[in-house]
Amino acid sequence: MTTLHRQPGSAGDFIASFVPEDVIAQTARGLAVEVGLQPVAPAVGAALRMLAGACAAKAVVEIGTGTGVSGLWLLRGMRADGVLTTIDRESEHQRMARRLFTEAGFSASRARVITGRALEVLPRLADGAYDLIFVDADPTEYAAFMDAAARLLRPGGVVVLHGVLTSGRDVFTVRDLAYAVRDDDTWQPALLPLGEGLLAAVKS
Ligand SMILES: C[S@@+](CC[C@H](N)C(=O)[O-])C[C@H]1O[C@@H](n2cnc3c(N)ncnc32)[C@H](O)[C@@H]1O
Repeated sequence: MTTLHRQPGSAGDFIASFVPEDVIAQTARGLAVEVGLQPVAPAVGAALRMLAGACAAKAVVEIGTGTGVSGLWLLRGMRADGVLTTIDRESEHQRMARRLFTEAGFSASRARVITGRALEVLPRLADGAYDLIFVDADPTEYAAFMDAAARLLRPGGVVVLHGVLTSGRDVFTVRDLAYAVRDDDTWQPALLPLGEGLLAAVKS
């Protein structure tokens, strides 16, 4: 019998390469870098796809479209008749995202792309109508986005905040928020150390 001697890479490499990105997501990533954005890591994308699939998501809100990396993963996890409502204040980013959604085979009706500041757009969305909300924007507004998520999600719906393991200047802001979510009976939370860190919470 032959013994295979394999050299395991680091856990970080294993996580990063476990679910690889396809060429369209790689294109979206390249465009993000060109315009100075930091898109979600492939491991975060895989987690978003998995969560969208686990809650059979038909209606998803994304805050921070960027060039569409996270949106592509979300669309791939959602039901085939699901609609992604994605918000960004930069129409130029969204123009690229929209093109890549089309290239990936999603019809225009699958993505409702709204340009504007999220806190001005969210009040127009319907209460209790969404299965999943993904936030990848300015951490100083995350507390307000959580208030909006409590209103917009159906019971059992999931909110995911990206960037909560930052060591940057917003570290106290996001940690205070994480503790507040943990101590609020509305939410069943977990911290997931993928990418820049995810705070995921199920609405009771
Ligand atoms: C990190 S990028 C998003 C990357 C994207 N999720 C991806 O993985 O490709 C953050 C985006 O959020 C947008 N943004 C930041 N704050 C916002 C706000 N308050 N309202 C709407 N868009 C915002 C920025 O214009 C930027 O395109």
